Amino acid sequence: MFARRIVVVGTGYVGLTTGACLASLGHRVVCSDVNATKIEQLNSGEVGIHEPGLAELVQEGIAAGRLKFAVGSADAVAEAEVVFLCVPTPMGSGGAADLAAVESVVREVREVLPRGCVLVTKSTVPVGTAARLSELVGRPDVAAVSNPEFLREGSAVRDFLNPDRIVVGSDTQDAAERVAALYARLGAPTVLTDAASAEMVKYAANCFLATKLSYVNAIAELCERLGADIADVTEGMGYDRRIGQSFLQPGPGWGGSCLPKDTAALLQVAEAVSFDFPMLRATISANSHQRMRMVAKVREACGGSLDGVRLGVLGLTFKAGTDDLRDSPALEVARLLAEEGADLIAYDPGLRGDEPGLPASLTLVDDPYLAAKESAALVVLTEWQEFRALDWGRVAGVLTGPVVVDTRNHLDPDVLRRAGLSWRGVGRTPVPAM
Ligand SMILES: NC(=O)c1ccc[n+]([C@@H]2O[C@H](COP(=O)([O-])OP(=O)(O)OC[C@H]3O[C@@H](n4cnc5c(N)ncnc54)[C@H](O)[C@@H]3O)[C@@H](O)[C@H]2O)c1
Ligand SMILES: O=c1ccn([C@@H]2O[C@H](COP(=O)(O)OP(=O)(O)O[C@H]3O[C@H](CO)[C@@H](O)[C@H](O)[C@H]3O)[C@@H](O)[C@H]2O)c(=O)[nH]1
Repeated sequence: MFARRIVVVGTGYVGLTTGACLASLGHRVVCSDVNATKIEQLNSGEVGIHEPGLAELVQEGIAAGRLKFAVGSADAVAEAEVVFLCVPTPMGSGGAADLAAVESVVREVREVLPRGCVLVTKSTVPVGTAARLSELVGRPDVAAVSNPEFLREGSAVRDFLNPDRIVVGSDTQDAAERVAALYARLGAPTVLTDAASAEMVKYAANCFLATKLSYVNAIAELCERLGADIADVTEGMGYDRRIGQSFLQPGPGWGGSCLPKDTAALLQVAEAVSFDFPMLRATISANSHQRMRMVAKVREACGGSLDGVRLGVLGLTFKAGTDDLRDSPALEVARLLAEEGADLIAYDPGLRGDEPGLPASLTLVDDPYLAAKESAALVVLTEWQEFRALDWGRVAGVLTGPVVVDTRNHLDPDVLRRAGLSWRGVGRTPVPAM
């Protein structure tokens, strides 16, 4: 294997994982960022995000001399053979992906990229972006390549090093092959395409996953109305290998930093080419409905009104195993509960307590029993493993109302029943207290 000189621009979940993992594969990597404080911390081996194994890989990379960090990108790219763009592409106006950060990096580096360098977008970008960036760079010796990333937060390192597939697309095949070769040691199936198809794979995959979840959440609602049990239904569906067991867990709706913005962006792209996409619109609107439905469940469990009601909340991050609150359905449900007048006492093992943007009527505590104390009901919004192991007898002792609303079907209703608590989940028959 040839070790390559690589620059990764952006040191967030994707960029830092990419940089540290590529260094662990033997490449020489410089990770650059506009955030000087972040770079200072990284230089001393400190990783500010919660990703299992990432801090260790960063420290190993630094110690081996294969991983370095830099503020700004122009100097960093001076000797690069491959430059990965891993900067944010947030939801912009009308739902479109905002490419300002991507374009600003390209403007910053275009004149200083070494001859024959490959410019790779790992950020999620709309179809046509590689072609647009090629024009923006304006140099025939620099090829643009799309190499979408499929890692999940909370398992970023594991996903990066054990990918289901690697997708690399370019209108310059030789450049695509050079990028694919960086991953050769992973032995993953590799799909080589043109640039537009690689860009499309990312949106098609994320929107498919979102649609799968909206579908499951709708089936769960139907189960409630018809007296079926969603856990049995998804188990029965999932054994069909064409469906698969994963991504079938109902919840308060799907969220995070990717699925919401990527569904909105594909819808916007479709509209731009006059393609009506009612299926994707329904996927998105079903997700808003799901959040409202969880609020209605809590309201009903509390006797019809939430005004002045104290609620304990377990979990605010968009899923377990991350500290990320971006587009969190849990946080959105908490906001909606607060809007109806509830006072929220929340506990989340992933949060430190200094996170901005929490509702004013929400108090974050560092102990789940404090969240339950004197609350009229306990609402589980994120599926942290440790919630299962709580002393439910102790929880029952401090709650003023014996009700748990479990929007993730995460707890064992039988354990709660024996502890004297009633359980209400999603798509399953409620279980009254013993
Ligand atoms: N988070 C995920 O799970 C995930 C997975 C696959 C793909 N993606 C995509 O990857 C991209 C990055 O996502 P993320 O979650 O890693 O973002 P992030 O917000 O965690 O990190 C982005 C980093 O880029 C830096 N940055 C911003 N502008 C910059 C600039 N002009 N120059 C240098 N650095 C700059 C920021 O300071 C930050 O450190 C997005 O397009 C996203 O859709 C994300
Ligand atoms: O059975 C399930 C699985 C997930 N979720 C929810 O769906 C959302 C997204 O979860 P997940 O996909 O695990 O999170 P991300 O880390 O955002 O990863 C998604 O978005 C990334 C960014 O594009 C992609 O790289 C990944 O492949 C894609 O899974 C979260 O709110 C989860 O709680 C469910 O409700 N039920």
